[in-house]
Amino acid sequence: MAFELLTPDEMAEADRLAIAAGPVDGIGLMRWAGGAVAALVLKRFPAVRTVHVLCGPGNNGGDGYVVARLLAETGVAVRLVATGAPRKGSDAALAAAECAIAVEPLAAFAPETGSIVVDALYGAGLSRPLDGDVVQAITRTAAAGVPVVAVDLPSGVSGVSGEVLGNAFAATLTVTFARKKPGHLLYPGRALCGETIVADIGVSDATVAATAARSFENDPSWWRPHFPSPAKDAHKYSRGHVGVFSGGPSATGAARLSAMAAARAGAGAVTVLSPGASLVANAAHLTSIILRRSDTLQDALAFFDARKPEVLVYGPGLGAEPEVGRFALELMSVAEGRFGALVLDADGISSLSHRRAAFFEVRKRGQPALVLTPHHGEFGRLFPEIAANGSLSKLERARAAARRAQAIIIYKGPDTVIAAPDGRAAINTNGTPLLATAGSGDVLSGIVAALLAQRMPAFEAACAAVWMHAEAARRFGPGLIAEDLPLALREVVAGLSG
Ligand SMILES: NC(=O)C1=CN([C@@H]2O[C@H](COP(=O)(O)OP(=O)(O)OC[C@H]3O[C@@H](n4cnc5c(N)ncnc54)[C@H](O)[C@@H]3O)[C@@H](O)[C@H]2O)[C@@H](O)CC1
Ligand SMILES: Nc1ncnc2c1ncn2[C@@H]1O[C@H](COP(=O)(O)OP(=O)(O)O)[C@@H](O)[C@H]1O
Ligand SMILES: [K+]
Repeated sequence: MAFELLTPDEMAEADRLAIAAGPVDGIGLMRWAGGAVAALVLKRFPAVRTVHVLCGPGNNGGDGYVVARLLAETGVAVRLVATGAPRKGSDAALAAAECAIAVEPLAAFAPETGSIVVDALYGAGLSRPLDGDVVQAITRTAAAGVPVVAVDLPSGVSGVSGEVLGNAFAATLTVTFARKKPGHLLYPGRALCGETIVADIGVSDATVAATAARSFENDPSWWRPHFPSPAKDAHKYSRGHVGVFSGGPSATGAARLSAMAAARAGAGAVTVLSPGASLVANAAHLTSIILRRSDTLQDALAFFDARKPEVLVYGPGLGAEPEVGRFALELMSVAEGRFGALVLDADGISSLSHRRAAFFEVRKRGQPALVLTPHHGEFGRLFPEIAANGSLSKLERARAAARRAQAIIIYKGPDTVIAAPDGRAAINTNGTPLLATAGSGDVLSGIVAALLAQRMPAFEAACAAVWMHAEAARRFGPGLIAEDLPLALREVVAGLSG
C-alpha cells in the first residue's frame, strides 16, 4: 500500500536501502526528485516568466540545483539563489556542479509579480528554527504573493511534527518523494503545504516496507477488507448489540446521538441505558432504539446478563464528576464474560482524570478492549505528562497514550490521529470544519461502537469510524448539525458495503 507515512529518518533509511539495492545511487535519486519537481512546475505553471529557485546547503538544495538546470534547459528564465555552497563531495555538490547558472545571494532575493518560487532551502534535514536571510526571503515571498512550489516540505515545517520552526513558507504546491511525511498531514504544517503531491523516485514498496514504518494516512483501501456486512442468516443481536449510557434529565441528547449513529453504522440492536430520572425524556425521543432503566451497577449487570451487549459507550452527557469515573472503572472490572469492548468518550474520559492511577492499573490487564476518543482538552486531562511533552508530535502523543492506556486512542481535531497500543497509528485527512458542531463527537463514539460490535478489528474500526464520520459531514454539506450525521451515514455505509 502507498499510505505509509515516513518520518524524515525513515525516509533517509528508505533512501539508503534503495541505494544499497541499486542500481540507483544518491545523485540518481536526486536527479529523479528534481526532475519530478521541474515537470510539475512546467505542468502547473506553463506561462510562468521567471522561476526563482532557492537552494539550501543540503540535499534539499541539491534537488533545487537539478530543478534549476532542467527548467533552464527547457527555456524558462531561472534565477538561482543559494544560502551557500553544498558540502564538498556530497550529492548536492554534484548537482550544483551540473548546474551552470550563476548563483545569487539570498539576501538580495526579491521575487516579482508573475514569477514563482521553488523552495529548496530545507527539507527533511531542518534541525533548528529558520532565521536571518531565510526569514526575510519568506516575508518577501509572502508580500509579493507569488506561488511557491516546495521541494519535499515548505522550509520551516518539521517533517516529523508539522510544527513551524521559527517561520515557514506557505506553499501552493508541495512535491515530496516516495511517501508523505507526518508533517504534511499534521497542523499547522498541513495548511502550509498547499496541495501535496507524492512523486515516485524509484524507492520501491518493498523498500518502504523494510523501514518498518508504523504510521499511515487513513484511507478506506486498507481497512475496507475488514468492513462488516451482515450475514445472510443474521438476526438483530448477531449483527451486534451496543449499549449507550444516558446522562441525567438535562443531558440525554448526547447518548441518543451516539445511539442513533450506532444503529445507522450497522449495529443490529442499540439500547440506551437511562437513569430513572431521564426515562421520560429518552422515551419521548426514541423509537427503534431500545430503552432500559439503569441507575446502578447492579442494573447494568442485569442488563449485560440478560441482553449480552458486545460494546458499551460510556461518557456522552454524563458529567465529569468523580463518581462517573468510578463507574467507568467498575465497568472495566466487571467486563470479563459480559461485554467485549468499551468506548469511553467525553465525560467518561474527563472524569477519570481524578482516578488516573487506578485507571492505568486496571488497564494493565488490557481487557476489555478500550477505545478512548479525547479531543485536545480531554487528552490533556487524562494524559497530562504526554500532553506537556513538547518534543512529541500529535502522532507520537497519541501513540504514547495508546501504549500507556493499552487502548485505541482517537485523538480528535482537524488532524485526528488514531493510535493502537501495538504502535500502529494513522492520521485522518478527510476531516471538515463542518464537524466543529456540538454533539458531533457523540456521533463518532456511536459509529466506533457499532463497528466494534460487528467484530471489526479495533484499530481498523476506529480508523473507519473517523473516516465515515467526516465523509458523512462532507456529503451533507453546510448547515450540518450533529442530528444530521446519523442519517447522512446511510450513503457512506452503502458506499463501503459489498
Ligand atoms: N538520497 C537522499 O537522501 C535524497 C534526499 N532528497 C532530498 O534531501 C533532503 C534532505 O537532505 P538533507 O538531509 O541534506 O537535509 P536538508 O537539505 O533539508 O538540510 C540539511 C542542512 O541544512 C542545515 N540546516 C538545518 N536546519 C537549518 C536552519 N534552520 N538554518 C540553517 N541551516 C539549517 C543542516 O545543518 C544541514 O547542513 C530531502 O528533504 C529531499 O529534498 C532527495 O534528493 C531524494 C534523495
Ligand atoms: N476544524 C475541524 N476539522 C475537522 N474535524 C473537526 C474540526 N473540528 C472538530 N472536528 C471533529 O468534530 C468532532 C468534535 O468532537 P467533540 O469535540 O467531542 O465535540 P462534542 O463534544 O460537541 O460532541 C471530532 O470528531 C473532531 O475531530
Ligand atoms: K523545501
